[in-house]
Amino acid sequence: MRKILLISGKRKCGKDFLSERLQKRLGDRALIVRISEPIKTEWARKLELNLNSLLSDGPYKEQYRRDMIVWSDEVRARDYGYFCRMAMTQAPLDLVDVVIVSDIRRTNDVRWFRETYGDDVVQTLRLTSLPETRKARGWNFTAGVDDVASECDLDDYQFDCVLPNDAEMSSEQLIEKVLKVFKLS
Ligand SMILES: Nc1ncnc2c1ncn2[C@@H]1O[C@H](COP(=O)(O)OP(=O)(O)OP(=O)(O)O)[C@@H](O)[C@H]1O
Repeated sequence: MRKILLISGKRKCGKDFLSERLQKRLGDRALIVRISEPIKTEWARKLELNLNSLLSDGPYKEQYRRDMIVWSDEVRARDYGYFCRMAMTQAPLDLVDVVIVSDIRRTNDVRWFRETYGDDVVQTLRLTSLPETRKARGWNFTAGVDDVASECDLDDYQFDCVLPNDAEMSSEQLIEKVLKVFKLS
């Protein structure tokens, strides 16, 4: 593994979209790691314990996303690298040059990657999209989701590169820019 590209951005700014296009472009040389995967897996396991209350109680069900944030924050408070470590441990890192982490949300996520793999390997990209672009992609402001640390912790972080993902730039141009800036091709 030569490089780890950490991708951050608000909901519906296109993190997954860019990660998948980038991975396709790089082919076998790259893989995508999602920190949310071990979070969702563990949460689902937890939910089975509470499945009855989840099924019988409407509000409990609707709180799913918020509850998952609260719970994962509790785990992070004890061990900030917990989910990053799990996600990376499950990935076949030896087989690729580039690891694309598609959902960086915390300063502590970046900290963990830098401490574990070093500043020469880890690079950071912030994607931005206008609120109207995000709305057109299905985003609606949700209290407890859009105004908490999981969404705002990296707002003031100094990324290696910040790129807009709105209609002005085609997805092909965006990919070319990322490949060039991070010297991936
Ligand atoms: N440049 C683009 N051109 C066309 N469609 C795009 C572009 N960027 C994003 N989209 C679309 O917008 C939607 C939201 O993008 P995506 O799921 O990648 O966002 P995200 O940042 O990963 O969101 P979340 O944080 O909620 O998971 C998807 O349907 C995606 O295909």
